[in-house]
Amino acid sequence: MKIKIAEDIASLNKAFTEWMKTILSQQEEITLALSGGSTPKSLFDYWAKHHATDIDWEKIKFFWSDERCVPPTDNESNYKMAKEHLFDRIAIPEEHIFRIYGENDPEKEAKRYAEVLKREIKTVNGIPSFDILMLGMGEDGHTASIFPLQIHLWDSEELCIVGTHPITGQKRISLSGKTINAAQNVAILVAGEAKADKVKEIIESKETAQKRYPAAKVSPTSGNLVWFMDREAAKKLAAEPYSF
Ligand SMILES: O=C1O[C@H](COP(=O)(O)O)[C@@H](O)[C@H](O)[C@H]1O
Repeated sequence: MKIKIAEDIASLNKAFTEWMKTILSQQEEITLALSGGSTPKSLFDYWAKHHATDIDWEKIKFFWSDERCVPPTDNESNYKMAKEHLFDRIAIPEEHIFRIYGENDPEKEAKRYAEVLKREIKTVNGIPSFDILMLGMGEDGHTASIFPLQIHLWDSEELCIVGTHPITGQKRISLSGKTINAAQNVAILVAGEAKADKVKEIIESKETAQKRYPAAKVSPTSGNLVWFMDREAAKKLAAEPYSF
């Protein structure tokens, strides 16, 4: 695991992009799973503004780590956010976008998306293995759409599961821990002071945190995990032995 601490969200976006470009430069094409939330929104804006032409977007096939069970036109939709902040602003072939159908019956859609992953993504030991998997972490320690109260879903045998938001009751479709930890390269992007307590617990008390927070269970078998965080999210870490 590596930890990269950026001064601010702009530097975080830059650091993640450089990391992604290195992986892109080594492969003919890559599969990339996006996440939703505020941190990726800022990243997508950054890409659209500064990297619309210097990244070969056609080399990338886009998937999602999770989706809210709403239509693609709903403001809650992770797909809608990516479309408005990225896809509408750069050249990406429509057939390279593999969205989760949040408007469908959740259980059926989780099964359908698992089939999409099996068909479109190379497998390692029978499990689809994304080249790059982007994750966020909620203030409660959730990642993708596996929430602390449903941490058992992490260990599902399925590739995709149906979670439920603990406050709103909104259904969500999410990659399971099995799929997340099979990815070749995983990046967790966290920004803001509100995440600082969980960041400290997860980084400094990993064993305890793994029993409580899905984000603490991210540990790809490839060993390639990078936490990209801004200084605010990192501010409660006891020491800072990490390079940027
Ligand atoms: O609900 C979600 O939240 C997490 C974290 O998002 P952020 O706004 O705190 O950056 C995100 O990773 C997930 O994809 C999304 O559905």
